[in-house]
Amino acid sequence: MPIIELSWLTKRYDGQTAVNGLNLTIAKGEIFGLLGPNGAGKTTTILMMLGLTEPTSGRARVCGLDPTRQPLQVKRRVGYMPDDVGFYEDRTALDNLLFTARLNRIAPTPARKLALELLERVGLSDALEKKVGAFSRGMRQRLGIADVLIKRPEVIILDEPTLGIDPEGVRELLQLIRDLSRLEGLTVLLSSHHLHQVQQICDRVGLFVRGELIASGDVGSLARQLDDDRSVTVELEVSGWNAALGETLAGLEGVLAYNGPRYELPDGGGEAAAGDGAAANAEIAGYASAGGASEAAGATAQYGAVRVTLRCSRDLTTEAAKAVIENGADLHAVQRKQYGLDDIYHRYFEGGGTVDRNHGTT
Ligand SMILES: Nc1ncnc2c1ncn2[C@@H]1O[C@H](COP(=O)(O)OP(=O)(O)OP(=O)(O)O)[C@@H](O)[C@H]1O
Repeated sequence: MPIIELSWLTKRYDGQTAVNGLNLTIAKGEIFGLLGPNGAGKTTTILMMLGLTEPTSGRARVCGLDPTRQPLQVKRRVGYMPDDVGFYEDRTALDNLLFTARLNRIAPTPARKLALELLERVGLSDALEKKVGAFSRGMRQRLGIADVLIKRPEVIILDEPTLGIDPEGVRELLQLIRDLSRLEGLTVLLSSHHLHQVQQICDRVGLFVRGELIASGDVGSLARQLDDDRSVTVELEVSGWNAALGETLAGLEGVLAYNGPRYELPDGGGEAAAGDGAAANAEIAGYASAGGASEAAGATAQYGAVRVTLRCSRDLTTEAAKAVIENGADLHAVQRKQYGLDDIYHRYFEGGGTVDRNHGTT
């Protein structure tokens, strides 16, 4: 049963479309990442879900409620943490939480118990009597999480929750968010530009561009869409490089493109190039020196090993490894390239406009 359902949700401001025909379903307990460049429509979407701005057309259902007609009920069930949380600076962390509890009509005794529990949960027990004005950015964010949790929401929406926090603080915060989802069934919507963090924590992500959700799914399925020509990229790290190995690898059946050290053809026919010898069907992108300083960025791996990338029509990981070993060279690493959210993001947002919307599993 979905906890959030957006159907053809659209928002226009003075003729400018901020969100255009958004369809999205989020299940209870899911951690969903909203990604996209500035101005893509993420905040507008969140505001419509919270009932803080009315859609021009389309419909939102949050916890079974219509945010436009039942904004107060929605706000009771949904906690929103903006990127810059506002607190009473001259009051303590505990007082701030008790104040939010009062606003949410929680009686003083249970409110105090809950506030103390939450401060413990977010690692601020030692600072509960400290004034928030003296808090670090990381402490404020953790207090922000406690603040949205005090009303026991079903959904929390976090805008850039890890902004300005040190790596250890980020790790703790991400762990906390994951626990809230896994152990307590809380649904989490996360808007962030930190792709690595989003990748670590989100079950699914949605990519927004110019008001449209151009793709959504788990990182694995989005990554598979990058192999839209069904090619597979195999990366190798080899030492003891020699020209014969270059020729063998480029010539493996199924290699569409070779990117590695330049090699000479054995018949003295000059440098390898597309159409030459065994590599007749492969694109060759060679660089001059096999080891030492190389002109090709990233071409030289550690320990004097060289890096070779093969784009293949099928998975040639085993064949490529075998070729290196049979050649007598040393194989340091071989892997089928796994695309990360960075690759996906750059392809979608910087590749510009070549996205097939039907690929999205909204
Ligand atoms: N109140 C408003 N009045 C007019 N235009 C607005 C208003 N709010 C947002 N917009 C416009 O709608 C578009 C989407 O903005 P939105 O804030 O939703 O993007 P965003 O993805 O959240 O960006 P960011 O990552 O910078 O927060 C932008 O072009 C923005 O200028």
